[in-house]
Amino acid sequence: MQYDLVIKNIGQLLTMENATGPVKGKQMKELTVHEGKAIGIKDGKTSIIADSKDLEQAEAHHVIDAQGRLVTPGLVDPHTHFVFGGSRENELALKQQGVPYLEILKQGGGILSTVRETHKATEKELYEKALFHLNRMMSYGVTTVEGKSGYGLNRETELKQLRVMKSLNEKNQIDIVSTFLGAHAIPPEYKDNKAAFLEEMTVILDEIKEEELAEFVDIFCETGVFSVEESKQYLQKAKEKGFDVKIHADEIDPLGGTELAVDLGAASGDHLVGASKEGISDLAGSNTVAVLLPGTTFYLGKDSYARARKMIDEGAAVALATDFNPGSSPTENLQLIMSLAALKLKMTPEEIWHAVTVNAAYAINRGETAGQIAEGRKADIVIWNAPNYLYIPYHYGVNHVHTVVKNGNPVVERGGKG
Ligand SMILES: N=CN[C@@H](CCC(=O)O)C(=O)O
Ligand SMILES: [Zn+2]
Repeated sequence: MQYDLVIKNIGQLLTMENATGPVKGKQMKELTVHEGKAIGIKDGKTSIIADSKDLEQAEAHHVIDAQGRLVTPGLVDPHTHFVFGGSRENELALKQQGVPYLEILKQGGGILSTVRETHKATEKELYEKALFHLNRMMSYGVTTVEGKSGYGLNRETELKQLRVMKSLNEKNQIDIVSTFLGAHAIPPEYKDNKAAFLEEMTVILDEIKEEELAEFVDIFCETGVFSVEESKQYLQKAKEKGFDVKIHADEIDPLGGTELAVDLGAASGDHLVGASKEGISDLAGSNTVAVLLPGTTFYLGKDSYARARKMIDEGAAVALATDFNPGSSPTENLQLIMSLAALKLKMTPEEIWHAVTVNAAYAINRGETAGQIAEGRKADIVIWNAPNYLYIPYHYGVNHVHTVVKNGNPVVERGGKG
């Protein structure tokens, strides 16, 4: 066999192989670490994982000598908002003066200021800007990413955002999974008539389905935004129309969105900082993945983080994401989130690796294709400038990527210089 690419002399190799669903509870600690392996890639897929010596003589168009480096699946970022106009650096000063996130929103800033900028931007401008952020994500090792609309809050601009994501997915290497988040905030013209606004968002679901613009429907279930009851009714309608659902739940106030996510059989409940005891035990008894976003808690300047320890100890499946967006989490760096998960969520390195690969993939219905290295799967692989898997959450704030291989092709080549 002539391979297109062989990666040889791998030090530690995490394949995350054999998971057949989200990895839950104590199993998140069980990490198989292979040593001294090589990977042969053909036609974009992993063709063989063997002892390095067995592939020493293999014919290949291209060989990468990993020189003992750590190799893992490409990272999966299962919660981001990467298509938007403008930026919100002015809000940093407001935060320093103690103005809360929801108060900025109430005054017409926050999400609503990004909505104004996103309305103004052309499809081409949004495409170019989003591509810049996607390329940066890839440079940090991300090969699959979820992205949400939600900066339009009307038919035209919501569809514009979703079309930008669809076209980015078709034209670029990174895999994008799209979520419709039309119910992200209440536009000023509907501030006294939320029901009419949700009705307007419900009406466009058919068009979104027909054009295959999104797989998931999401809602911001929060004080001053949408209640648990409103979220329930809206997401039930989305399910009836054939969408899978997700919820921005219990991010700031503990309303009960976590319980709702489980009740609805959502693929994920996201944020969950204020998740109740009942909510956590519901999660543990379900396959709904808890997508935790410690970068957001950090950036909002809060002291209480999501109770990841309790969630995992009780048996839930946890994933981690950047929540990349221009307001509450302006970073594309999932490696930084891994460090915050260690320091603030008290997750172990083994749990963290599950949370950014296999569980992140299941949170966006990509468990069968992303988040693992396995023979026959597409070859999404990262070679790290790191001697072992403990190193990435430990050495924080920098980029440890050596090479990112997407669909069998090296798409990021940073080398060993750091
Ligand atoms: N909380 C709601 N939505 C985003 C923030 C969006 C924004 O501030 O622009 C989040 O997940 O944090
Ligand atoms: Zn979000």
